[in-house]
Amino acid sequence: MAKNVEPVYYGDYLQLEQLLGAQQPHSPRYGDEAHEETLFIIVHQVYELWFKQVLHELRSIYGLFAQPQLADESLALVGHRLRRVLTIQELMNQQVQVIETMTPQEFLAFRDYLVPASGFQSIQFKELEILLGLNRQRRIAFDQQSFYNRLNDHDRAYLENLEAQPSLFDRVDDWLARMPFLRFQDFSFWSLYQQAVNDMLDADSETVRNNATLTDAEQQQELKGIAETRENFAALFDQQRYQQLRDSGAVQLSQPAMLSALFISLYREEPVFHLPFQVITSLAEVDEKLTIWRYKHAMMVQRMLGSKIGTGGSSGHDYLRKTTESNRVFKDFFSMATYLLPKSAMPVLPQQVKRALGFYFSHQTQ
Ligand code: HEM
Ligand SMILES: N[C@@H](CC(=O)c1ccccc1NC=O)C(=O)O
Repeated sequence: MAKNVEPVYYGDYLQLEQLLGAQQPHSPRYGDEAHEETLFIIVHQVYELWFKQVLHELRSIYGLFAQPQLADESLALVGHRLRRVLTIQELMNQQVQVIETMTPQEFLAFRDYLVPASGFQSIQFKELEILLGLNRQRRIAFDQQSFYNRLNDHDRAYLENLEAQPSLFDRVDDWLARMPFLRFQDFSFWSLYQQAVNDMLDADSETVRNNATLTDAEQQQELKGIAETRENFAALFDQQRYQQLRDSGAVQLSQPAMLSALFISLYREEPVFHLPFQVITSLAEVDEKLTIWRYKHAMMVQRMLGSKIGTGGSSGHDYLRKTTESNRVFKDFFSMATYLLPKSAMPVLPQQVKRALGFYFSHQTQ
């Protein structure tokens, strides 16, 4: 590493004059300064800084996934950076508490001066959603109509361009879909596995039928749910039926990607799956933490505004509550758990498959 040639001064390096000069409350323009407006501005600015760092990490992860082959070292780096993202997300989720030290009435002292600005116009937040894989079709009806209306031309063009690119979700799907182990020769794994899952569902149905505490209607309801699970499971192995599930929005991953993710989760203890399993788990966690943020923000908004409409023109809390449920990107990594089985019920892997999944040195002596 080269030595620096010029002495560096702390405040210059961090551009503090700019950074600390950027908190300008609007309330003094209209009357007395609202004391809490500084807190409001700083909390938002801190969020935007963390969004910037998270985007920096996710863009690099995106770049690594874009390689035609993802080497183990790159995958380890993906895992490392995803953990950093998760740590920042944890902080962002806790930070909701800071804004909650402001009472609803303290907020009302300057709220009217903000119209029509709102978090809708946080381009970095929208970029984060789009980069992860939330495209317009996946958004709720209110957003599909007016997502872009609220933005200036420059921001709209920027986000529209981003939406036209493959997302991290697409890249992860490609990576999973091209994994080689779905094509092991002479290995009837999938039919053995289907049998094992169907046995589990039979046992579940039996449990429901024998449960005397359930009313007839409840029993029918639960049996219907199990039948649906059976259908969805069967569709994993049938291209046409799987496509229907995908078209209906019930699943988002492609069929080969879904099967790979399942296989990795089922046999995560095999050495070659350690890193892929970690990455899948971390991506699921990114989704989970973002959902928790949405939920905390929505709860905070309910506390601040009750059922008032938002400055950005949405129904406020009600809109935010809906996005919490529906704006999920890696939900398939969660629903996959439906088809997981205890290790004892899993088909035993044939020796040559196991060997293909192990580290070279672990069977070198054989
Ligand atoms: C007093 C505190 C806050 C209130 C009352 C509030 C309220 C709202 C409301 C009502 C919306 C829906 C848009 C609208 O119609 O106005 C919204 C959206 C949003 N807010 Fe906040 N917010 C607050 C603080 C924050 C903070 C600290 C952030 C951090 C960056 C933030 C980020 C966002 C984002 C990203 C959205 C868009 C969400 C989406 O479209 O799914 N908000 N907020
Ligand atoms: N949408 C909020 C206002 C608000 O929170 C806000 C306003 C301007 C800039 C950022 C904001 N934060 C998040 O929505 C409201 O309806 O009160």
